[in-house]
Amino acid sequence: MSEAAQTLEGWYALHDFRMIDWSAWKRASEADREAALDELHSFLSVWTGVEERKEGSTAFYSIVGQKADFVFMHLRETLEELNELETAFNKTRLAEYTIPVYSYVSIVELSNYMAQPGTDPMQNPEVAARLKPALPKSKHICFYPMNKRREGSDNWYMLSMDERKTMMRSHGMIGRSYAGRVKQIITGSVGFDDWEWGVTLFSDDALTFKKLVYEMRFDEVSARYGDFGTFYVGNLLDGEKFRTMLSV
Ligand code: VOV
Repeated sequence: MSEAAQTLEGWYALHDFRMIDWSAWKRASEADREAALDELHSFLSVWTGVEERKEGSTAFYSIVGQKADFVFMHLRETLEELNELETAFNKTRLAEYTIPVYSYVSIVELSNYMAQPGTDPMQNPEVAARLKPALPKSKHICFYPMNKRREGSDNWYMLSMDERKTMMRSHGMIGRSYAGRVKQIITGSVGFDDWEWGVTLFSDDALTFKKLVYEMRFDEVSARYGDFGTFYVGNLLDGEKFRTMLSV
């Protein structure tokens, strides 16, 4: 049996993708639409408070294309909190005009492939900050789920720790060359959702997602062992931008 990688976990994550029911929204009265948007505003300020108290973080982005219209990415201390959050939103007026189209449950994860032997990573403030991150307010988001392949001679889970470490080092080097341009949040979802990881990228330049993901495709760990799900890409929202987006 190969040695399992050790993982460190931080906040639980829920990516909640919604579509707008435009016909219902247009049929609603002006007063109902206003009430729905006001209620969303109060949710957004509650979530800002959570972030200020460092008890979690929420990202709010539109999604381009027909897969969804917007996404909330919530990070919280427990799975119960995520559940409460989701249910509270489902009870809002705005939720009556949305259709849930996709969700992803995972937890912020760091693995020990790059760890310095003999050190306690939890004593490293950088590690602690990466496990419980304030999500960036970058202009763009990109999300997709992925697996490491387990097929015939291309089985990631049968490789030795050393082989995996070598490949992850090369992966990390490519990633690092995008430092300052892309922020990645890797969330583990084995046992939680249909894929093994969620990849969430943030950048002020959407084209950087394409460049980074393409460059990684040529790197062995992605070229040989990466299997990918559906990609979602979009633009930063806030209460005001959402109001504009929904104005009819
Ligand atoms: C800014 C880009 C960037 C950077 C710097 C970066 C670095 C690193 C490091 C140093 C490490 C290992 C230690 C840790 O931190 O866990 C990882 C780990 C991981 N990555 Fe990564 N990654 C990036 C970006 C990045 C992307 C774009 C993808 C998607 C791959 C693609 O082809 O589309 C990805 C995937 C992953 C995964 C699934 C893991 C966990 C693998 C496992 O088997 O456990 N990642 N990653």
